This record gives sequence, structure tokens and C-alpha cells, in this order.
Amino acid sequence: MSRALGLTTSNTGYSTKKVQESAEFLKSKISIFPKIGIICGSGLSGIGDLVENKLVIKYEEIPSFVTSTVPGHKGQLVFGQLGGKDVMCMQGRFHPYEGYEAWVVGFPLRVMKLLGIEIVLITNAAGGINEKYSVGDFMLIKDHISFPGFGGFNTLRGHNDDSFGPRFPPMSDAYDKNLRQLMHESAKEANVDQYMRDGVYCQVAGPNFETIAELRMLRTLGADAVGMSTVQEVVTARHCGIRVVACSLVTNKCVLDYDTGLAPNHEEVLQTGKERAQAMQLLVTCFLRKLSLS
Ligand SMILES: O=P(O)(O)O[C@H]1O[C@H](CO)[C@@H](O)[C@H]1O
Ligand SMILES: Nc1nc2[nH]cnc2c(=O)[nH]1
Repeated sequence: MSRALGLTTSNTGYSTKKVQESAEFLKSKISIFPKIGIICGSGLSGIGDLVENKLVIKYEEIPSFVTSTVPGHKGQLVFGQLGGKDVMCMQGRFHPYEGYEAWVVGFPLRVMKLLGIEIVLITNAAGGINEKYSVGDFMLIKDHISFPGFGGFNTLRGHNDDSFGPRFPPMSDAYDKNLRQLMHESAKEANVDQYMRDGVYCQVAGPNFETIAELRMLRTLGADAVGMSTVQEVVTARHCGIRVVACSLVTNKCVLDYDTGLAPNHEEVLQTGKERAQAMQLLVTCFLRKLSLS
């Protein structure tokens, strides 16, 4: 245990040895090395079900992978083809509120890097703060705010392995402009562009949903949607040079007024995921088809 800056932690950060062990294990199982990673958000694991010629590897089989404890997250990697591209798909992610250290949450992205992943497509379920958003809309993430990050819950905290990336990586270009453009074009082609928004994702620690006062504060700060994931994955990916495109599904409208009697719940989140699964799958498949790899 160490005590620094008022934060008590046993976190020593990423262990390159552990990342290498995970990557070596996966390399021994696969014969095709994809360049695209996909992360399925809550209720969106159907994207992984569409993968063809599947090789499924449960997280508990992979050295140093933890398990997904949240309903709607299957907890397995799927290798195969989607939209004509070789992909590695995470059906289930790790969240800070599950009790995992920040580096554990971002760990799979380092493993992706060693496997040769160049682009990661991240999805999540989020509550819509922007009053123009409707349930079922997609929000292409153009930027983020991370409250856990501000509080020191940073995936890059601890020893920096320079072979992955610099000590102080920029995040001004976290969400790749060209990939966002391609996602918009894909939305047109998939005929879902009327649901497509561009916005700022705000990560909170969870697992409780926000109070009304908190949501009003997030709105004032410029957040368009709120969730409990994604940022540790994005920061880890960008640190080691993986390009990122990320899309939220607005699964519920955040309640910003008192006395409505309305309250969010995870069942509603999963239900919207179910209802919008096909549209999200179409969008992702279209994007992959249009993507040209170097
Ligand atoms: O971000 P994903 O994993 O999609 O899940 C979102 O949905 C859950 C809440 O219903 C939280 O875990 C939140 O982060
Ligand atoms: N924090 C948070 N996460 C979510 N995930 C899906 N909806 C929500 C929400 O309203 N708030």
C-alpha cells in the first residue's frame, strides 16, 4: 500500500508481463490477427453474436482478465469476421464500480495493442442529458469528461511503460475525426442518420444513477450523455496509439426535474438495447464495410 496525494492505493499500474502473458495466450489460440477491436456496451452484445466463423474465448480462461459481473455483459472475447473485416470483439467490459482498479478496466486494450489492433470501436449505453436527445438515439462521442479521472482514477496511473506510450499523452484528439466522419457516412447508408447525434460523454463512477442536482451540474458543464464506462478504455487505447471511434446508445432520458416520479433503472437500459440492437448492428456492420485498412 502507498499513500500519496491523499489517495490510498495498492495500484502499481499496468504490468507489462501480465499484458504479454494475456497476449501470448490469445496468440496461441488464433490464426488470423484482426486489426479492429470492438467493445459491446450494456445490452449491445448482439454485435458480437453477428460475428462469423466465431472463436469464443471466455474471460476466465485468459490470464489476468477479470470477469464481467454486470447483467448484459457476457464476459467473452469473440474472434471472427464482421462486415467483411477480421475483428476481435469484447462481449462485456469491466467497470470501475465492479471494484476493479483503473488499469484492470483498461487492461484488454493493452492486450489488443500487442495483438496488432489498430482501431477500436467502442459502444456503450448512456443516459441522455441533452434535452434534444430521445431514447433510442445514437450519440457519436466527440469528447469526454471523466469524473473518476479527475479524482485520480486514471488507467495510466503508476509506472509508465514507454514502449506503449508517453508519460503525458494528449487527449485533445481522442476521438478520431476521420473515423467519426466515416461513422456519419455509415449512418446515412444504414438509414439511421436521423438518430445520429454528436456529443460529449460524461463518465461518472456509479453504480448509483445520478441525482437531479448532479445531472443539472453535468448539463451546465456541457455533457450530452452520462454513463459509467468507456473512458479508461479510450485513454489506454490512445496512449498506445490505437485509433478510437465510440458511439453511445441513449437508453434512457435523464430525469432533470423534481416531482416527475420517474427514475432510471438497468432493466430499462437493457430493454432499449434490445429494441435498438438491430439498428446498432446495422450501423456497426456498415461502418466496418466502409472502413479501409492500411
Ligand atoms: O457503459 P455500459 O457498459 O454500456 O453500461 C451502462 O449501463 C449500466 C447502467 O445501466 C452502466 O454500467 C453504464 O455504464
Ligand atoms: N450514469 C448513468 N449511466 C447510464 N447508463 C445508461 N443510462 C445511464 C444513466 O442514466 N446514468
